[in-house]
Amino acid sequence: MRFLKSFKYAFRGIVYCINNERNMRIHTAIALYVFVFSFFFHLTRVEYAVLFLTFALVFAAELFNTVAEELCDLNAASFNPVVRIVKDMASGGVLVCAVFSVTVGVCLFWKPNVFAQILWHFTQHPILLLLLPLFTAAAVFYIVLGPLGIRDRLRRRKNGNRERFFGGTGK
Ligand SMILES: Nc1ncnc2c1ncn2[C@@H]1O[C@H](COP(=O)(O)OP(=O)(O)OP(=O)(O)O)[C@@H](O)[C@H]1O
Repeated sequence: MRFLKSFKYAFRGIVYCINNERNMRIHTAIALYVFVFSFFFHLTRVEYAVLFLTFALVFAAELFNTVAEELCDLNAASFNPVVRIVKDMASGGVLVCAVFSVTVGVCLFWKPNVFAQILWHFTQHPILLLLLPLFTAAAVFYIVLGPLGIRDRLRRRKNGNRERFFGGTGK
């Protein structure tokens, strides 16, 4: 039971980071796109292992960066040189992982013939041409507003519609 609870707490930490850190949402959205498009590249098991390891590294770096930021903000409302260097190093850690993940991406996916195949695939399946901008718009909303921001907007819109319909007395 304790074991299952530790999963719950860990999951809560990940959700908090996604809800509060735009960079984490950027990482997760990019990872989803990369994963979906990776099917065009027929990667080997080892290449997929490298890809997942890279995702894990970037997500973990962002989580630890958020830990550092939260701890620093707990104790330093005003300027503090130690807080400054701790925060700088934590975000430096994320930058290192992000830069090297781009390098990994180039190594795995720099195959111009596959790019041409993807383009061809999209022209052959117009539904994909429709879905791509829809998913991209959803990804932009997810990144900019976050899950909580989207939920609040939907709630506000729902309440607004109810008020319009019931003349402002609906509960
Ligand atoms: N209390 C502080 N004292 C000194 N410097 C600070 C303090 N808070 C922030 N800084 C400096 O400002 C930079 C930005 O800090 P901030 O807390 O805004 O993080 P951030 O870069 O916005 O992180 P993220 O975008 O990941 O949330 C830090 O890297 C640090 O150099």
